Amino acid sequence: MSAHIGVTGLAVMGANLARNLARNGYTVALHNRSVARTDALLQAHGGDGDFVRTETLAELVDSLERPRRVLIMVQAGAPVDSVIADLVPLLDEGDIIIDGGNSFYEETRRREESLRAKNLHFVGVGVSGGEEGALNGPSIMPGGSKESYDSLGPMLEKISAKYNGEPCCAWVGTDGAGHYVKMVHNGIEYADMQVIGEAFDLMRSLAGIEPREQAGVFREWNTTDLASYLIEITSEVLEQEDETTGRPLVDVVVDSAGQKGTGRWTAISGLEVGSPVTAIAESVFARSISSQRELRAVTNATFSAGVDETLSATEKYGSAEDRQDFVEDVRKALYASKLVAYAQGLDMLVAAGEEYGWELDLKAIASLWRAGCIIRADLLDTIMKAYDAPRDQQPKNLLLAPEFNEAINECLPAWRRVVAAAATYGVPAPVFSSSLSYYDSLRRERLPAALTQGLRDYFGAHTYKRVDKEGTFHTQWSGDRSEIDA
Ligand SMILES: NC(=O)C1=CN([C@@H]2O[C@H](COP(=O)(O)OP(=O)(O)OC[C@H]3O[C@@H](n4cnc5c(N)ncnc54)[C@H](OP(=O)(O)O)[C@@H]3O)[C@@H](O)[C@H]2O)C=CC1
Ligand SMILES: O=C(CO)[C@H](O)[C@H](O)COP(=O)(O)O
Repeated sequence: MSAHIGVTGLAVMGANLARNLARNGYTVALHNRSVARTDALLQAHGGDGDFVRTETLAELVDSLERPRRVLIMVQAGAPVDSVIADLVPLLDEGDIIIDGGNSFYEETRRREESLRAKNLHFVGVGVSGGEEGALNGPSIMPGGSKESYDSLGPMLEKISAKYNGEPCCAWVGTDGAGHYVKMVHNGIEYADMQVIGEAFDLMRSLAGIEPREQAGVFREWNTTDLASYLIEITSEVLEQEDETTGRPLVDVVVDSAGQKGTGRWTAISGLEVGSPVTAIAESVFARSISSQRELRAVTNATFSAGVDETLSATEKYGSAEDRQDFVEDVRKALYASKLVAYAQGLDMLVAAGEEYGWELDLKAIASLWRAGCIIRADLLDTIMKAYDAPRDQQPKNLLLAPEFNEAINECLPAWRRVVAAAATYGVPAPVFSSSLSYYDSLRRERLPAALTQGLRDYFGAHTYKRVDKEGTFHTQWSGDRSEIDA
């Protein structure tokens, strides 16, 4: 029996994707560097469908129908290159290597170019949804050649998540486009989680609402325009009790957030393509600060907040009613900041599309994120509607779409109050506040960048433009300070 597809790398994601493929009627050849993982999968879930057990990559390749499709699900980075190097001599023209891990898009571009020269297809595929999504239907963002999608697309669409019956899988663009879109998805995921964390911290620190009670608040919020997977699971994490101590789990977990790289890459790429992804970058930095535990131990004992930190929640917010108002303010600040994160992520997709020659369709990308992935949220339907127009008629920024502009206006007073309260009482809210600054920066008619230009011209003769005439100018700062054409 020839297998339809081979999967190499059977850890969390590979094993569950293999099972998903098998459950959908495909015969799946299995391979893992250490055979024990292959056998463990077969023993536990061999009944899911038709599997072919293999011990070597040569056996894996031999078991496949043509064109061969090999899905690599190993750790991102050097292991992917190593598996590709082992696979290439075993494959023939037209065969397809698929990398479904979180690979860096520049590496995907390099790998695609080098394999294209060998007449092999290389498809970088963004997969989101974690363990559960991989098994029951992830959001899938494939790149690579359009031709390879003709062969691969039906299979990927079949195993993907469905939203109102539509697959959350579509070809997004050539070479590294799939991994780029997944990277931006993860950047938004970082910001989304950070704003949830900021809301939690503010409600606890300023209004005295403890984790178990907050679980109810988040559950309630999940019935509003914030409805999303991350809000839903926040209530579950917050109500989880630690078995050993009986305390909320969130109080016994070390407050250092890990990161595997995709958020950092998003921030770096934002800088490279000139797209100000401040919410995403601040979220990455927030994880970095959280990991500076030694420094934090010293500064915690040394730095003062400059305010009376012994004030109780009641002293800060008065009556329970005031605290209810504060909770509603925080909800609005969270929603507005979340919109900024999406707006920035989508903006950077446009900038990257221009940089790398990808025709990224924002409406289609929003549709892929509606189910199966970590950032799935009700608001993605509205985002799709906002981009339901030819490119030249689409809003230049998500926040300009009438429905979101209105929503931001509705949230603004609350957003400002929350950022002010955070600053007043010394609670860090880097994404709430930087998102508000981003909004205000876009909104302002004049920015202090004019002064920056003046300073650059003063110390480095970097020149400037004028608002009232064409040309490039320089003031002779060290001479008579007259202006000359530069
Ligand atoms: N976990 C998640 O929720 C998500 C993960 N991803 C991405 O999917 C990919 C797979 O993730 P995950 O399933 O968590 O697995 P891991 O990233 O933990 O990788 C483990 C797998 O890689 C294999 N491996 C490591 N080094 C090599 C090597 N040099 N040669 C061959 N095989 C090697 C391991 O084999 P062995 O068993 O022999 O050690 C094992 O099968 C990663 O890129 C990850 O970032 C994407 C979305 C969600
Ligand atoms: O891709 C994912 C979800 O979409 C993975 O879970 C990824 O590991 C998340 O990133 P990080 O580990 O840096 O938080």
